[in-house]
Amino acid sequence: MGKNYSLNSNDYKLLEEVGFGASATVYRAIHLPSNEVVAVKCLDLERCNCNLDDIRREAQTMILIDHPNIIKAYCSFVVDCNLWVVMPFMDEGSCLHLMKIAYPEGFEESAIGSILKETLKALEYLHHHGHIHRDVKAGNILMDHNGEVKLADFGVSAYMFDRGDRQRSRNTFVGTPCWMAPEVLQPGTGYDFKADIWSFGITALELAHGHAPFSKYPPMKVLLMTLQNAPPGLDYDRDKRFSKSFKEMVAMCLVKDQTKRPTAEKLLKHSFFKNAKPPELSVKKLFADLPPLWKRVKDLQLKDAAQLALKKMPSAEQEAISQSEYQRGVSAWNFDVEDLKFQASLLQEEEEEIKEEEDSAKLHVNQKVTSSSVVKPAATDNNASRENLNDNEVPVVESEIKGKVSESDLVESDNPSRTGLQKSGSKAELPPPTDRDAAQSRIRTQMGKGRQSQSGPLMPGTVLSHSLSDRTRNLERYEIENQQLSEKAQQVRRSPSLSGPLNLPNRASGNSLSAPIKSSGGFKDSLDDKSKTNLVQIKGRFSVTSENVDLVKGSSLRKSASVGSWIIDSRQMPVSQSPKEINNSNLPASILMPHLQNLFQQTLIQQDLITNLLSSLQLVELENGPQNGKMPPLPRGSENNGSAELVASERERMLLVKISELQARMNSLTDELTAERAKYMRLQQQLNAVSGREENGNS
Ligand SMILES: Nc1ncnc2c1ncn2[C@@H]1O[C@H](COP(=O)(O)OP(=O)(O)OP(=O)(O)O)[C@@H](O)[C@H]1O
Repeated sequence: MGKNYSLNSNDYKLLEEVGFGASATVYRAIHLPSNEVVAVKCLDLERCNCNLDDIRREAQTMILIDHPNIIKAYCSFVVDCNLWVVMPFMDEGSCLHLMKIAYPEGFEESAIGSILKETLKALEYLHHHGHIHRDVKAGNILMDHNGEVKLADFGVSAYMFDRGDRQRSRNTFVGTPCWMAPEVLQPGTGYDFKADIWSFGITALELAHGHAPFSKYPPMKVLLMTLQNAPPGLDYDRDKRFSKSFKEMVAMCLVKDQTKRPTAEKLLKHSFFKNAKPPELSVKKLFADLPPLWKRVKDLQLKDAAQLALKKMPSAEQEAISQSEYQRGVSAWNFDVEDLKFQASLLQEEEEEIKEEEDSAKLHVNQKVTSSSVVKPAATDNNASRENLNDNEVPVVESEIKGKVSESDLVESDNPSRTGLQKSGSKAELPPPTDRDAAQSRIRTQMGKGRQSQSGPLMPGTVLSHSLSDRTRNLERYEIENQQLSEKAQQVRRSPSLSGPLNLPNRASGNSLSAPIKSSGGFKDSLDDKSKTNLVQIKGRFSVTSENVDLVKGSSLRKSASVGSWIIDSRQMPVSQSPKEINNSNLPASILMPHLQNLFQQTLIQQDLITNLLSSLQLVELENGPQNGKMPPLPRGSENNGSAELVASERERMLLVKISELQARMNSLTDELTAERAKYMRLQQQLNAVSGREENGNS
């Protein structure tokens, strides 16, 4: 436990919301006894769906972590259904947040170098102590006004993960898809701290471009792309503004074979980091002229809401919300492997039926979105309070920035009713919410009401509701109100469309609280086959047809069983027009040409086929003729001359029959060949005629 930080929620006054994630909301807060500004992360334990004692124990570990580049917890304690984690307040927020507000195209290289170097030092420390962070990303790299950089979101989740036998048995893997290493996406292969190096490489790209690679795709697609595509990287042409050394460093991290990735320790020796500037020189200047963090958070929320309101189409709304999850970098997309398998196995089945169901589910979700957050953003008292809170900005005073409490905060803190110092749960005693204590009352309301369980297949509506923003909280409330309808919708199994938001089966955990170090999913064997078949097969039932497979399927190429060479299946060729039709049509040569070329190609291939068949027939006959024809063996001795003559003539007769059969087959094949040749000649004439006409027309 931190030395001076009490375990009593009444000693903390929650101020503005400064961040939110999958399962937690983070507040700027005052530790009243010391007047120090701190951050309080309120983790919703019901959302986490995990054992309280475990979480408490793991939170204690977070307290033991001691590194200048890692956010340390001062203390943690449980308040009703929430775990409060008290930690230093990083007043410039996360890199992701900063990029969204002021650097949508990413940071300049010198800032990136400093940020990454500090992050890498944190990883080196964690790995050295046997921890894997598992959620390295710009959203978890925090900065303060001095340019200090700290990796956040480690403690609870990571240590839980280390001990996660329970989660292991759940056969799930957790993380934020775009940042997840290929081996993490293939439970059964096992992964280690090198997974963090991959995520670190992705984070480097995120800082360079303002977003992670593949971030525009839905999770299922990201999963497939990570497994199948070449690793992402900095492009030597497109990313001209970045140095060779930066590009090289990223490439070293993003190697699919985890054993070939460098350790954090080794990577720190790379020239890119050797030349990195101290963060106070390159990072500090990033925040110059920016409003305080809580103002930025509010602006961003309003911007998100406005963007959403602009989207009219139901699908677009869903896309946008799903998209914003990525853009916000929310973690803990919790893939239930079994469910993924099941969903994937349904990919090609009942597509029409599924589509109808999707449409109705979308409609349902859309109705909720429209009627709750977008159209009526301040539908409840709670929300009204939040609006008020946001509208009345707390003036920024130097003392707050430096970690001390402003005078106004102290004045308010004298009044326990205004500071929310009552024991939690005494909602009735609270005066009407004021701007300042709105956050606190909101927390208590959340604690009291008991959240809807998030376990089970997650429908888009549930995905929409998991963030803790105003908008999505409203959605969640609507979901509870419409639970019956939602449950009905949740019974509908939906295919994991590769072009839309994935139905995440379980979105329960807060930042990876339920992740195994090695899932027992056991994808590996079948995945190994994927190069052969272009089919991502994950243990039988999980059979995902990739785009590559579609290509192969769609192509008219197939393996010839008889001749052993690739042939074109004419049944799959474009339907060709007859010469007559070609003659009669006034189609231009540009349209006819492909048809004629196809026919030409077909003819050539058929010719080849016939020739091959003929030669292989002749060979076979020569080699196996006597045995296959079951001709009687020639007599050995001269004792049975009479019968020997009989046998010889019989044999001669059979040979003659065989020869005539072969001749007949050869004749028919030759006829076919001649016919094909004639057809080919005709087609060529047609082609010449059409080209001639075309040329005449043009001249
Ligand atoms: N100590 C802090 N000081 C300032 N802001 C913070 C602090 N800790 C977290 N935040 C802000 O709150 C956001 C969410 O916090 P955090 O990532 O810990 O929550 P989470 O539920 O675990 O989220 P995630 O979805 O990333 O797992 C961060 O992205 C950051 O912007």
